[in-house]
Amino acid sequence: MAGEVMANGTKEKWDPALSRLLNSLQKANELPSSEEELVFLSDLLKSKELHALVNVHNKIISNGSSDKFFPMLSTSMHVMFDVLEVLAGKTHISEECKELFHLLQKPHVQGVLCAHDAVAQKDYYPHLPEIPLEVDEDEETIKIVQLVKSNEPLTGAQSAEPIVGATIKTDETSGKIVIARVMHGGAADRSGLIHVGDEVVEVNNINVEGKTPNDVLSILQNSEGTITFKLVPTDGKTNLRESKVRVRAHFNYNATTDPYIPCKEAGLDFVKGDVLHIVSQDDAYWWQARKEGDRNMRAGLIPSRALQERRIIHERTQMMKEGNEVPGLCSVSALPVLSCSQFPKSPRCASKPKTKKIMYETAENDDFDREQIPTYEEVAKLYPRPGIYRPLVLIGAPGIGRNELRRRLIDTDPDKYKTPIPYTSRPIKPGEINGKEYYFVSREKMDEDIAAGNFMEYGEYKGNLYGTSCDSVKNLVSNGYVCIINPHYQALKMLRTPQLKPYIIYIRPPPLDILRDTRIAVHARSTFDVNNSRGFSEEEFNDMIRSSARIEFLYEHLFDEQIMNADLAIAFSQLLSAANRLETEPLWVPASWVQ
Ligand SMILES: Nc1ncnc2c1ncn2[C@@H]1O[C@H](COP(=O)(O)OP(=O)(O)OP(=O)(O)O)[C@@H](O)[C@H]1O
Repeated sequence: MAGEVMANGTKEKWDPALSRLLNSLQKANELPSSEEELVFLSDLLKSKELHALVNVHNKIISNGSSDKFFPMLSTSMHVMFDVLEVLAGKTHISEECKELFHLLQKPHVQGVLCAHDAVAQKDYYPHLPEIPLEVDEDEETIKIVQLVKSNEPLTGAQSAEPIVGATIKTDETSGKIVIARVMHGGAADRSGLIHVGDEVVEVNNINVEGKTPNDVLSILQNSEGTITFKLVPTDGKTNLRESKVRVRAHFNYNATTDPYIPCKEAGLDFVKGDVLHIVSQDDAYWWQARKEGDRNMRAGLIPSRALQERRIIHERTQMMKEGNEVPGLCSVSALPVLSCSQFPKSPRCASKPKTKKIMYETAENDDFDREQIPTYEEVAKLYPRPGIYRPLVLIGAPGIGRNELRRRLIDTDPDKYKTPIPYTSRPIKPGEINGKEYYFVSREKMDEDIAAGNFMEYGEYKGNLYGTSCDSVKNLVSNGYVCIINPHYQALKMLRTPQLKPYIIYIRPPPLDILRDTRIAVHARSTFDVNNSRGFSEEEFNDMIRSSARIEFLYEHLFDEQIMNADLAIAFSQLLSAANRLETEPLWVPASWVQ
């Protein structure tokens, strides 16, 4: 049956190698295999699917060796991402830019490019495990590694001298000097020859048996140029493959002031809000990371999530034991009347006098909002989607200027920026139109919807309920508007969902004197006054600062951006750029939103 077999009744040209295998299998009765195994193998070799796969494979191989087809490049995926970055800020230039930008994000286009790269890189050969060499058990393998001395760390537990991008320690059981950690991207890692657990036998021909890590460090310190290590490789090879995890840091970190870091020179400093690429989580306490976008190849040490959580809990317990106030957790009495928030007006009724409503009756007890201890949040990039805009959410202390900023943004383009129309159980007045300034509904219906959790915020004023529903935000988004809202900060918990993907901007107060001066200069009206008939009092300015401190403590980890509202024109221009950025740039969001 040379080269031909019957498959499903059709006579097809069969791959000769497959046919030979099948032939030899039929002659293999003497093999010590069960009937069942032989039938299975024979069926597999005859199957159409395998035949098709082998054909595709053969075609790729034969085309790959022909001069007619050769790849122009083997990293088209990288090029595509570069093009996307460039296009992201330029989609407004022309329709073609916009179309290309959206086309390149389509999964099938990306799939084709990915397959192209795999073929170009000849990444279709099966990866078989290496065949173990016969090793004489008594013979110890030694490897000799030469590295050029640089300013990268190789340190012991105590002192530190930057040398090759690895740390050493004394192994607790054997007492030998071993490699404790290899920094991603450092010289040791790049050499591919030094692994965690390798035993250091000699450094520059000096035997290190019985020496301490510090002794080894002084040998290194005194050597110039090339350093030669004689190492006994560890049995279990550690996998130094880079992870792809990106996180946003919710705390500041400074390695030089951290008494516990095993090697200060290897530490990576960062501040709140930085996005970090976590390249290794092999160590339960010390992760290795690079700052996103940082071209520095070597990774640095940062505390792991578990370690940082422990530290924060420890710090808080200490503070409480010492009778100190933990910021934001014990200061309820110091707050301004949190339950007082001006009810969100529709922009169309901006000229009406403001009304004070009681919102969030539970607001004074928001100490439990900080359910988890914010350390790192896993993030991923979200590309702007045509016609679907993330809602803009302005958060801040009462009176800080959120209504003013929202109103100004809507005024720039009322057909684009919209704020949801609130609901009320108040009876409709003559001249009012349902759905214009309010949706008028019965008290029973509103009670029901509040109980069902359909309102992101609500409150009662003079016996009537007022509230903004989550659905009205969703409707604006799905109708292609940029929804802008300035809810009470407690609404963040309901709003920050993968469905709504809000962009949260915190409106921060300037220092007290500037807050006071800027407001007095323009005779700003106090939002704490029911009639809006007077300026802010000194106590109210103080309340704004106190309330802001509390909001920051409780919710800072949820803010995408902060704008200080000192000079109104500057604050507004920052808001406008944020709104434009949202439409054009890929931005970091919780990783779960893009999965
Ligand atoms: N940067 C600023 N400089 C001067 N006045 C300002 C500034 N920002 C806001 N104001 C004024 O302060 C007053 C209160 O602002 P606004 O009504 O926007 O506060 P709010 O944050 O919406 O308050 P609330 O949440 O209590 O409703 C308004 O008269 C507004 O014009």
